[in-house]
Amino acid sequence: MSIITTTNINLYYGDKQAIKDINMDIEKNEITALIGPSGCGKSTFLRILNRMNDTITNCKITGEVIFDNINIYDSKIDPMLIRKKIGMVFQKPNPFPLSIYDNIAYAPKYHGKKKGELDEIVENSLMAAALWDEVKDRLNKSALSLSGGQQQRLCIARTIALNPEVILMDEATSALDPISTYKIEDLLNELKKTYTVVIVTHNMQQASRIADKTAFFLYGDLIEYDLTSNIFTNPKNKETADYVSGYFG
Ligand SMILES: Nc1ncnc2c1ncn2[C@@H]1O[C@H](COP(=O)(O)OP(=O)(O)OP(=O)(O)O)[C@@H](O)[C@H]1O
Repeated sequence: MSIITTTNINLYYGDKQAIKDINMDIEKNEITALIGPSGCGKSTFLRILNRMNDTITNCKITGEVIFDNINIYDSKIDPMLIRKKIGMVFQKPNPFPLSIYDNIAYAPKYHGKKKGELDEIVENSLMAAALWDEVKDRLNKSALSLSGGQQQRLCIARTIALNPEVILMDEATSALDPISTYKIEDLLNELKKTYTVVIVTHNMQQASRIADKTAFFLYGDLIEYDLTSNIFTNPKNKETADYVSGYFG
């Protein structure tokens, strides 16, 4: 069952078209990977899915993104609400310069949660992000004292704390060492039981290890979108075949 459907999505930065007429169904409780050479529009497309491009001046989007039976680009929709339901984790871990506890509690507190509820949200979110055991005895210490991999799991926990349905990750392991990367890949395999995950990655092994479906982008076009095993072992398109076998990119 699909959770997000994009219909004829185009995006322009000023005169330059960065995303070209993309129709794509993102399946619920799966990991979808977006791959393609630098500048092909992966991050732009990811940001379309939770209205993150809204903040960019001179950026125009046409088409529809249907999530939970609504078009998230409808003028009546509050983008903040969309970003709560469709959370995002960025390339570089970006914890707030606050305690571990406050990093998680910050947004739920803003949304009106009280102390008892916050304790529960903090514990559950850290457990879900596979970080609880490592930090439960130092929740009041600065988040900046954590390693890069722990900080990234904290950022995932911070997203989970808002009870999203979808988690978008833009090259979220590219700044991490291999062990931290594997931990996050393991974590994503757990998280997809509850959430839907969409990742942008330059790491083809990563896409083939964890993604159920993979989408190959080139110059703003969606060239091929299929089961990950087909994309990597039996692509239909020559450009996909060239890219996954390392001929360009
Ligand atoms: N804020 C912006 N203003 C103008 N052009 C932009 C902006 N962001 C991206 N672009 C352009 O849009 C195109 C797609 O960029 P995007 O970052 O989505 O590609 P990408 O595939 O994610 O690249 P990378 O793998 O290098 O991160 C590129 O040509 C880029 O220069």
